[in-house]
Amino acid sequence: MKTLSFDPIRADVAITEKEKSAALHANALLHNGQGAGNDFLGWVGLPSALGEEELQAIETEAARLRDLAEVILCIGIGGSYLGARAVYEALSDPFNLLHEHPAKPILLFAGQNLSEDYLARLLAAVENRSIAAIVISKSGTTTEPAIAFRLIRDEIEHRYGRKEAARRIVAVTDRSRGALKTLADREGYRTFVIPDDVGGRYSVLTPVGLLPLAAAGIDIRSLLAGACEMERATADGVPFDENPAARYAAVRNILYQQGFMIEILASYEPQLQYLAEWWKQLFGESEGKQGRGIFPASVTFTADLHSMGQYIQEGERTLFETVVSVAAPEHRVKIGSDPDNLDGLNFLTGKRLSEINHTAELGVSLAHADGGVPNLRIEIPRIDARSLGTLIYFFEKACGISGYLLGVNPFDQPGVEAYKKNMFALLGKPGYEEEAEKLRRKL
Ligand SMILES: O=P(O)(O)OC[C@H]1O[C@](O)(CO)[C@@H](O)[C@@H]1O
Repeated sequence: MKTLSFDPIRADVAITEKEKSAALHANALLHNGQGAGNDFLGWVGLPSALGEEELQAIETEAARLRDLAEVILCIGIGGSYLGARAVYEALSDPFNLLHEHPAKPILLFAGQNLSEDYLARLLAAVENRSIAAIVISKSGTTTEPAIAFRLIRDEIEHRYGRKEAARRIVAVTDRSRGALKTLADREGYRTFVIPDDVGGRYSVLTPVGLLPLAAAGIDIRSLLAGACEMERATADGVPFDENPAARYAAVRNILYQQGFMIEILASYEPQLQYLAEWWKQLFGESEGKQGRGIFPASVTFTADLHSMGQYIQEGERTLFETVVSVAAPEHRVKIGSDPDNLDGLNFLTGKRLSEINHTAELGVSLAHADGGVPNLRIEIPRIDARSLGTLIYFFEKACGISGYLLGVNPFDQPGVEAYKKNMFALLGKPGYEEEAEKLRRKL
């Protein structure tokens, strides 16, 4: 059974044979390792390559953390954070905390910002809860998670003592390098490895995403099964018309050539909001370089129809929209009848909310296409672990292909260093004195 389909429903794109073979060639490069950034292709065969032993190690550790803590603090940023958050938010009840018996453990995230108030409130909120931490950083030196970890580690050590802290802290990092690895070895933390050949934004199906998700009770085997299914569907040698990732990549590349510089990922399910955040990093860091690349943006409808809808309908005509559509909801809610009908909604009596939501989706797609916004559509059957695995691998594969079609290395992110250099210089980090002087002259 196919769990994902891609369809450029309302987009004026006739894909030529040349464009089809370019997309297939780009896909082949991901498999034969002859393209740029070929030392970061570990994610391509990852879902099917993940061994039983590693999976069991993750599940055992996850179960141990679940027994130990009511709240697990996940520390990381970018690719070391967004994948886990995307799947966790998609599969969790957003009102969990209001239930009499909330599902536990609760994952809370830190290290994805430098906000003093955020961290102070987080630490205050867990004051009377048993806590554990999963700290995730491939480089082991990223400032935001390193600062959050220093503060959270202090809290854990202060509360439980250093020996017990070593049972409550798990590090996911490089096999041998980086400050986090050194610290983990010194303190005796359990560690999981981020493979050398998997970059942060492609790492959700490694322990980076799998450990926190398993700790939250999410079925990571189904997530991987979905990813495996898409790995097969997009394998090298699959004809263009049957490879949804190649088709999506080809279509977005054609639209980019036509002047559509901004892609809006739209969803009608608020639980997919963080999936869009993950998608934005994936495509933004992979494609936005050398003065090129589609700018990835996102909206959650129908809420954003009442904020961004005006612009999308009538603003600059450089946008195209990719809708992640969910075929069936998990719950049933029907509209009742009202004898007074003061709100005039009796014409909807007996309809399910999902029917209205899907009709809104159709109406929006027609309106936006009429307004000059090409519409692409990705459909998944439901929001479950399997479909999310499928979707994740689909986007990863499409992103790799898109990057090669664009002519960039989709696996580096040199531009991210510029802000770090300035921040370190302004904060007085040793070794940045010359940079600091240059910056001061600009102030
Ligand atoms: O896992 P690390 O090394 O802390 O990096 C976190 C994130 O920072 C970046 O290196 C730059 O934003 C991302 O590519 C990565 O996902």
